[in-house]
Amino acid sequence: MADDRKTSFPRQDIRVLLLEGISPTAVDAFRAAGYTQIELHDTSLAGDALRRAIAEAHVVGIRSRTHLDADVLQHARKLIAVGCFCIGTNQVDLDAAELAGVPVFNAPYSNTRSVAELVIAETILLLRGIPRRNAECHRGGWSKSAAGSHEARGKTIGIVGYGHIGTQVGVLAEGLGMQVLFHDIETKLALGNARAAADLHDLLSRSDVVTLHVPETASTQRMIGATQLAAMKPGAHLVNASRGTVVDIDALADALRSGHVGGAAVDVFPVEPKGASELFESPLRGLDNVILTPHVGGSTLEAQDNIGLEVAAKLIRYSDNGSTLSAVNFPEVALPGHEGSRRLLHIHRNMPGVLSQANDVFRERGINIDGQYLRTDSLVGYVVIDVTATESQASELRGALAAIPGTLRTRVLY
Ligand SMILES: NC(=O)C1=CN([C@@H]2O[C@H](COP(=O)(O)OP(=O)(O)OC[C@H]3O[C@@H](n4cnc5c(N)ncnc54)[C@H](O)[C@@H]3O)[C@@H](O)[C@H]2O)C=CC1
Ligand SMILES: O=C(O)CCC(=O)C(=O)O
Repeated sequence: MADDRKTSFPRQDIRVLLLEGISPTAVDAFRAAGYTQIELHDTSLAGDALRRAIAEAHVVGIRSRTHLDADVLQHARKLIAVGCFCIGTNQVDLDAAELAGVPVFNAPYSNTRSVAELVIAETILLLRGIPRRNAECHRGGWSKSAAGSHEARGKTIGIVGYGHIGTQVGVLAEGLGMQVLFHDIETKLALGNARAAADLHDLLSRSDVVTLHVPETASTQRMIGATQLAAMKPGAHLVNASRGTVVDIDALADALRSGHVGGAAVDVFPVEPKGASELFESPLRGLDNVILTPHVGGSTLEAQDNIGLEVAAKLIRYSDNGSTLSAVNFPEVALPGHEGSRRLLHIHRNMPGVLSQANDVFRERGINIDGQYLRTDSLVGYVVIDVTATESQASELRGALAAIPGTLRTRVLY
């Protein structure tokens, strides 16, 4: 049986699978670039349905709900690239993808502003006690009182994770006259009048609103649990639009019921429904002092349209040109055009001797190399070789490269 991992395709034979309602801007970008085989799904896929669909795809686009673990990637025999049409890439086993020779791309900034705007809106609503008042009015209540209702001006917002989103939140909060404190594991340039807290505990104990903007990593798993919630000022509020695993949700429910945490706005959950047909279960349901949103921090039309364009452009560039610039799991190679040359891609395990064997393939056949580009990381090496060769010579060269021990994938670009 032919090994699909080592086969080349012209553009019109490349199958693009887009899940989770990715913006039509991405579809338009693929079509404009000559890709005609595009399969669209409004929801994510899981289990056997995902394995079946991915087995036939060369390029896959997902958002945050589709999990590409090592087992699913094992079934992706034809896959050449993955696009996460979002910021987070924790839903993909990045090492497994790299070892399958598959670069993963994302959109690191396109929904940053959307998340920051939602967080600021929620900060104001929480400080005013609006979630509870809204719930009471829906039940026919009319509790017209200033009790527990505060202006944002002069209050302190504590930002955990002072990266792209965290800094945007800080800038917008200062515009409201808030004091900005932040905590990050890296040393960060403070924007405006923002100040670094001494540590997480210091931030928690001084903030009226704590907002989380860390990625999902081993160090952020349940970083806000019962101890950290107890360290917050009595009546302070918590916003989580980062990842559900960052907060111990049962401990948060307890702290909200006791009133120690005054209110919360939560957009992300340890377990999220795969789609609209699945019931949303959470210990936070039914609590009047909580704003619940279905992971829509980055879901504005502006953000989604921009993400569609950005990630599709990265996938198309890799597919057409081989450039891995800004891939999140792969050696980055920025490549010029290859007009007049045939471009061969060779992705291999990073081990001694592979490059010299690759060069032998050309030397033994008397084929001159027009250009060569190489980058490695601890797991893989990515070498791109431009040659003057006929189509059949290129195909034969690719076969010889594919036979080198340690080869993960090879491709000829058209
Ligand atoms: N709710 C939603 O729809 C969205 C959620 N997100 C989530 O927001 C996260 C943050 O996004 P960006 O700001 O763009 O990421 P970023 O990478 O620019 O910033 C993350 C910051 O967190 C810091 N950090 C990492 N581990 C930490 C720890 N243990 N303690 C303190 N700081 C730590 C990093 O040093 C970095 O400065 C994403 O990883 C994603 O999970 C992103 C977009 C939309
Ligand atoms: O829009 C999505 O599906 C996910 C947004 C998000 O969480 C991200 O960009 O990391």
